Amino acid sequence: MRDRQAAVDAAGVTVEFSRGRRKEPYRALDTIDLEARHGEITCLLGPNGSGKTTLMNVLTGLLRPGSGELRVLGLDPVADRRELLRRIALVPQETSLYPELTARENLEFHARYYGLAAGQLRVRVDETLELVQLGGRAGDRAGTFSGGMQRRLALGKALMMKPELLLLDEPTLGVDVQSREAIWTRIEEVASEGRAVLLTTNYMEEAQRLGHHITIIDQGANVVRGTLSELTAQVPDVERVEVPAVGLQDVFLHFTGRGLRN
Ligand SMILES: Nc1ncnc2c1ncn2[C@@H]1O[C@H](COP(=O)(O)OP(=O)(O)OP(=O)(O)O)[C@@H](O)[C@H]1O
Repeated sequence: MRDRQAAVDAAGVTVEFSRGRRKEPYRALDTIDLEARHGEITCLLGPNGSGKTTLMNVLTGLLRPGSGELRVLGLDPVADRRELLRRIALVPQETSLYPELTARENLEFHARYYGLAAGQLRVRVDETLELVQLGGRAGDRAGTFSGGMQRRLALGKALMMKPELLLLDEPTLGVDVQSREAIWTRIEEVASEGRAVLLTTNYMEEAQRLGHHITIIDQGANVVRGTLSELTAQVPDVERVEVPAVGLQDVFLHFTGRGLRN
């Protein structure tokens, strides 16, 4: 039975892109089912081009599905988009920071845009800078930041307004292990506060570490859904890839430490 309280409740969602008058439209999503619950992290996995970003665009009301049922926080993402965008936050693959503004100015601009009262603004921005471990670089321009710092600032921007649903499109793409650990910890905190997180990733260890629920799609269609143990139970022993008890990540962190780099 589907969970009526789920933050994301999608059933049979289909999206087609037109390819001109002479060609059949391209079906990027084909009757997709997806659920993301409050207090949990749901990981959406799929090979390149499987439709993950298209699905994110549907959830934020940027794309209207051709068919299917969809509720995000109980709302219709297209019809109720204004309200939805006040209650969710999306961190896209390309971080949407202003490179000429400092880290602090980026957050202040965002907070003002979302109507945070002036009295709360300073405190909230300071808290957020500390949360993503950028307090010491608050006055530096975002354009001078490394990839990992930019990702942390983009995450901070999303977390600052305390969204009920956090959507992350490949949150740790190209960042070092230290920043990745910091980002993972923040994401886990969001879920432990009872909010919902839905993230796409191509990193299996990310889904393995974070995902309470995992949904795998391929060529726009559902392949399998469940908890990690439900999914691994479906793979025969002979197909299992052996993983050493101490992994390379442990070696890397042992020798380079957990301290964040610039
Ligand atoms: N606006 C568009 N017009 C036509 N086709 C599109 C459009 N947007 C996406 N597609 C196609 O839909 C399919 C799904 O693309 P999408 O970007 O959602 O995949 P993805 O799973 O996010 O891939 P990646 O892992 O590479 O980010 C691809 O074949 C893509 O070329």
